[in-house]
Parts: sequence; C-alpha cells; structure tokens
Amino acid sequence: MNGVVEVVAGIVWRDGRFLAVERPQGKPQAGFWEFPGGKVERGESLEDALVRELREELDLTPTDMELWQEKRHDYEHISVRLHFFHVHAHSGAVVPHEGHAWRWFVPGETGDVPFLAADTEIVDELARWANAKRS
Ligand SMILES: Nc1nc2c([nH]c(=O)n2[C@H]2C[C@H](O)[C@@H](COP(=O)(O)OP(=O)(O)OP(=O)(O)O)O2)c(=O)[nH]1
Repeated sequence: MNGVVEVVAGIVWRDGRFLAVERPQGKPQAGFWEFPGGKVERGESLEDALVRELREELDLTPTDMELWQEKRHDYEHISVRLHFFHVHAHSGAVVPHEGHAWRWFVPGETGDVPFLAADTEIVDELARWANAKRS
C-alpha cells in the first residue's frame, strides 16, 4: 500500500437535512453510502478539491464551507485521511452525473442505510448534535 490518500467529503445541508450518496457499482465498496467528495489531486487545496468533486458528482457548487474534522481510517485496500467539511450553502440542484443514488437525510433518521465504516461515527455525531439542538 502506498501511504495515506487525502480525501475530502462534504456534509451538504439543506433545510436541516444532509446529503449522502451511494457509492456506484464498479467502485470499491459499492452499495455503501458516504458524503459526496473524493481524492484530493496533487497540488490542489482541500477547498478546491471539494468544489471540483461536488461539481463533477452532483453539479453542486459549495459557496460556504467550513472544515469540521479530520480523521484517518485504514480499510483493507486503502488508508485514507478524511477531511470533513460542513457545506452551509451551495448553488445548483442535485444532478447525479456519475449515476449516484442520493438522498437528503434528517440527522438521526438514517435507519438501516449502510454508511462506510469511517462515516458511521460522523453520522452518529450528526444525530447527537441535532438531538441536543432540539432539546
Ligand atoms: N467521497 C468519500 N469518500 C469516503 C468517505 N468516507 C470514506 O471512508 N471514504 C473513502 C472511500 C474511498 O476509499 C476514498 C475516496 O475515494 P473515491 O474512490 O470516492 O474517490 P474518487 O472519486 O476521487 O476516486 P477515483 O474513482 O477517481 O479513484 O475515501 C466519504 O464520506 N466520502
């Protein structure tokens, strides 16, 4: 394995819901859900990578984004350093260019949807955070 791959992931918010996409057939871990994003290219800033990936995948352009947390995760086939951003505002409506299934989720209401291993903690954290805000 060649080192750790830098990955950006956007938690895109709209009306109190966040966006998640299903990894399409043909990609490693197809069928698992994740936050839209992908690998950072050489020489690219994290923000530029996020904007590029969200445009490529979904036709969305983040206009207000904030780096939230970073974590490393070792899968069997790859080690990643994930940079999670909150995307508070964006332009465009979702157009899944790469054939992704996608959904807006109420935090805490993701049911049995299988998220990538590195993302389950994040999804749980969003649920706790939304709960605390409600109470
Ligand atoms: N996009 C994204 N990737 C994630 C998340 N959580 C997580 O563990 N990953 C992992 C899955 C992959 O191993 C890696 C991202 O690679 P990718 O295959 O989606 O990236 P990409 O679209 O740039 O890849 P490529 O097909 O061009 O190689 O990070 C997440 O929330 N979003």
